[in-house]
Amino acid sequence: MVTDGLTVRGLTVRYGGTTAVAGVDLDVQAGEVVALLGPSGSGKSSLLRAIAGLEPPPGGTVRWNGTDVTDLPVHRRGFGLLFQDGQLFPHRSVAGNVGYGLTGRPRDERASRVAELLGLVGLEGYERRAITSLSGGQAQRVALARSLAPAPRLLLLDEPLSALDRGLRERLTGDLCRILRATGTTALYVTHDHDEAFTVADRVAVLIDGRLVQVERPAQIWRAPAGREVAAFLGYGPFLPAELDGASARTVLGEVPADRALAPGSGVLVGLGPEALRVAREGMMLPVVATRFVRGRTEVDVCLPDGQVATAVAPGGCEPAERVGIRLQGAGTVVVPA
Ligand SMILES: Nc1ncnc2c1ncn2[C@@H]1O[C@H](COP(=O)(O)OP(=O)(O)OP(=O)(O)O)[C@@H](O)[C@H]1O
Repeated sequence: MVTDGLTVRGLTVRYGGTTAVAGVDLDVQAGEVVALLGPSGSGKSSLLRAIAGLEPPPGGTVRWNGTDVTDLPVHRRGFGLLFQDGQLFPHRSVAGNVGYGLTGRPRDERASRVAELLGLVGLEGYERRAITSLSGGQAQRVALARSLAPAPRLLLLDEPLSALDRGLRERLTGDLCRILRATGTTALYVTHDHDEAFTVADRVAVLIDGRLVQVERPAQIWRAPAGREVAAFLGYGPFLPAELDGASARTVLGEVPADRALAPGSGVLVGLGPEALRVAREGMMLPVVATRFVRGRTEVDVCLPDGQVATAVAPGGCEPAERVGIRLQGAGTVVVPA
C-alpha cells in the first residue's frame, strides 16, 4: 500500500553487539508532527539517524510516499535535519547560514526566502548579524530557519531545544509548534521531555529499550498509558497491585476509577501521581519515613504495606509523628495493565 509521507518498517540499528533499535514500524503522514519520546538511551537518536541516512541499518526499510530511500545517501533523501547544538557555520552571517541550502537559486529569490524565514522565527532584519553575536535561543531559531529554508519534505529534529534553559525552552516549544503548523511541515521530533512532546506533536511515539511501545495522540497516552513503563516515564509511581471491580480498581489503600477499557479479570496496577496520596485523619495509618517542605507545602514519605515508599501531600502541614493517616485520591492516579 502506498501512503503519503514516511513509512518505516522493521528498522533496526546495532552498534557491535548492542541493539539500539529493534525492528521499529512507524508512519508519519504528510503534514503530521510526530514526537519520538523516550528515556535516555532508549534509541531515539539512533532511530532518527537511521531514517536520515546517517546510520546504515542492518535491517528494515525507510520509504517516502512509497518509494524506498533506505539506500539513498543523506543529501538525496530530501529530509532536513536540526540538532541540539544547531551546528551553525560560525564564519558565515545569519543570512549565509539560513541561505545555505538555497545555493543555485537566483540571488533575489534567495534573499527574499531568507527574509521570509527570519520573519517566521521572529528574527526580522538579522541577516547581517554574526553567528557569534547571537544568544543560545536566537542561534537555535537561525538553525530552525536554515533547516526549513529548502522546504524539506520531512524535518527530523533531535532534541532541538534541550541545550536551552527551562524558561526559554518552554517559550520556544510553543513557537516551534506554531512554525511547524504554519509551514505545513511534516516532522519527526525527538525529545526526552514529555511536556515538549505533548505540546508539539499530533501523535507521540514512545520508545523504550529500542522498541515502540505506544503510538497515539497525546491526550490518549496521558489517559491510558500502554503499561507500567510508559506510566513510569510520565512520572507515575510507585505502582499498587489492584483488582478490577466494574469501573473501579481496588487497591490496599482504597478504590480509584478505572475509566478505560481493560479486560475484566485481568490484573492491573494503579500508578500514583504526585497528587495521588494525601495526609488525612480518616486515612490508613502508615509509618512516616521522611518529611520535607517543598514548593510551599509539606510532603511526607510513607512506607506502604508492601514496603514501597510513596510521597503524600499534607495540605495543612504535618506535625512530626511516627504514623499518619493516608488517603488515596482517584484523580491523581492512572490504571495500567499489569
Ligand atoms: N555510536 C555508538 N556506538 C555504540 N553505541 C552507541 C552509539 N550510539 C548510541 N549507542 C548506544 O545505543 C543506545 C541508544 O542510544 P541513543 O543515543 O540512540 O538513545 P537516545 O534515546 O537518543 O538517548 P539520549 O536521550 O540520551 O540521547 C544506547 O545504549 C547507546 O549507548
